[in-house]
Amino acid sequence: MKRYAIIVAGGSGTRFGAPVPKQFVPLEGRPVLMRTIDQFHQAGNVEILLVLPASQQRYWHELCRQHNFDTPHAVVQGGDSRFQSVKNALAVMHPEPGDLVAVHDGVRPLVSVELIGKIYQAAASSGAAVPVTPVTDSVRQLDGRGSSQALPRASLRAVQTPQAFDALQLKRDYDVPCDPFFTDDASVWERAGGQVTLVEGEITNIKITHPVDIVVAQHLLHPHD
Ligand SMILES: Nc1ccn([C@@H]2O[C@H](COP(=O)(O)OP(=O)(O)OP(=O)(O)O)[C@@H](O)[C@H]2O)c(=O)n1
Ligand SMILES: C[C@](O)(CO)[C@H](O)COP(=O)(O)O
Repeated sequence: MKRYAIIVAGGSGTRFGAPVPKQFVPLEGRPVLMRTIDQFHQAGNVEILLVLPASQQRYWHELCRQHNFDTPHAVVQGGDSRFQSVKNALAVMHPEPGDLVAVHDGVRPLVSVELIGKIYQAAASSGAAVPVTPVTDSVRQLDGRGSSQALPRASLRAVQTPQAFDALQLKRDYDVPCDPFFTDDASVWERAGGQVTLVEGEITNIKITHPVDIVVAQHLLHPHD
């Protein structure tokens, strides 16, 4: 059984607003993306595909040279949406029955090796596994006409990556047009009729989205600095 990891880093980081896309912002003195890739490498026995826009690939190779970064990975061309970036990576894979693929946001560098292992393991027995955490804020649903109503928080979960799947099935499931509903891979899997197993995620597995997140990430890694 082969284990693939698709690490998506095809976004432009609009909400982060830095001069360079947030996947290249320094964390512990090197681009965020290098820590993310190394976490999967340390999980062991994983073939890594990194998805990057064509316009950023030369820059990435230059960064790898500068930082002596030689963790094995292949680079795949990014798409216009996260969905399209994942689809591009699935298109270059040739999985066999029983192979697994995990899809992970390149901008979640604090994912632990333990969580990666747990997710592959759960996907091996159930077909699809997704890490979730309890929601800590109260949540309201807007009705689009100026009103809103409180939702029962205890029945909600926040969804993280990595999300892992039977690779052959996920490749088939992605053979559909993009839909704004597809904010992650589990939603594509379920649209095709699949079910997902929920696994306990990690509150430290944050997605670098706004500038404050990189400060939090640095502090989580080095609380005494
Ligand atoms: N066309 C895209 C868009 C997003 N992503 C990746 O999907 C993950 C989650 O997306 P997000 O946090 O929204 O990243 P950005 O699109 O870069 O951010 P923003 O929405 O603020 O522009 C990121 O690792 C991002 O690089 C991708 O591979 N291809
Ligand atoms: C995949 C994801 O990280 C799960 O929480 C999230 O849906 C990505 O959303 P984004 O708007 O592309 O950052």
